[in-house]
Amino acid sequence: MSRLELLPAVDVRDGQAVRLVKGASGTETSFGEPLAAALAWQSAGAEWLHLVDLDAAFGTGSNRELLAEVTGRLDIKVELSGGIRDDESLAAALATGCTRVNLGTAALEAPEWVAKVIAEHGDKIAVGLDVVGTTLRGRGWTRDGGDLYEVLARLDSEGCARYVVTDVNRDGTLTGPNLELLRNVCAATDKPVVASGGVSSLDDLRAIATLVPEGVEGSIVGKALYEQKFTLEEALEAVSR
Ligand SMILES: O=C(O)c1ccccc1N[C@@H]1O[C@H](COP(=O)(O)O)[C@@H](O)[C@H]1O
Repeated sequence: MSRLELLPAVDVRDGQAVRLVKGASGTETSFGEPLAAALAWQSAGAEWLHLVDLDAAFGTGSNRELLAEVTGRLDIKVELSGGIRDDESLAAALATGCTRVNLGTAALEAPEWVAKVIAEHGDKIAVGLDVVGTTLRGRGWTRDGGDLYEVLARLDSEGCARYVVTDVNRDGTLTGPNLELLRNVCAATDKPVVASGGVSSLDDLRAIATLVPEGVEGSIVGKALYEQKFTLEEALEAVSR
């Protein structure tokens, strides 16, 4: 059986690595230079980085050059996210050499374009299903964007390769992952699921790892690492068995 992949997160706002609470603009805690954070996770053994342009997601600006620099300096796989909503932003994201991109708002507001890029780029495209209850959220998680299971069925029928499932109300709260949501999404799709939101402890990661047979492939880890609830080395060890 595969082990759970871990994706430390570097979310960038105004050039700084930050963590938000429930994705709300204005709740930022800064953790310094994004490149330093990314290199630290790589040195600690990360195989993946989840790298987010929050300004692009919120529509308040762009950290595109900085994210391209960070991606270019890493040897590990990068999942790039935030503000990838059209041909131009997708081309720029893919040109960084990232392993895959994660689309959020576009999957809700530009379904035809998303179907096209899924057909063109296959598993280089993941879709972020960012939910409150079973309602999807877009535009920096500020706007409702439809029903989770309806959108999932549509994306599945278009061949979407992978989903990044975030419980918005758990994100940045250290209150534990929404295992029921993950189970329900895995039951609704055969495609791999990356869990996001709420991880606070090694036991949370072990609990997510029990869902690998159901289809959970990985877990994003953010605040718990930055607030030193555990080290990345400990997390990798915890999910290695
Ligand atoms: O990661 C966050 O904390 C976050 C908070 C608020 C909005 C977005 C956030 N993250 C990532 O951005 C994409 C969505 O970006 P877009 O809608 O495609 O522009 C989302 O899936 C998260 O990966």
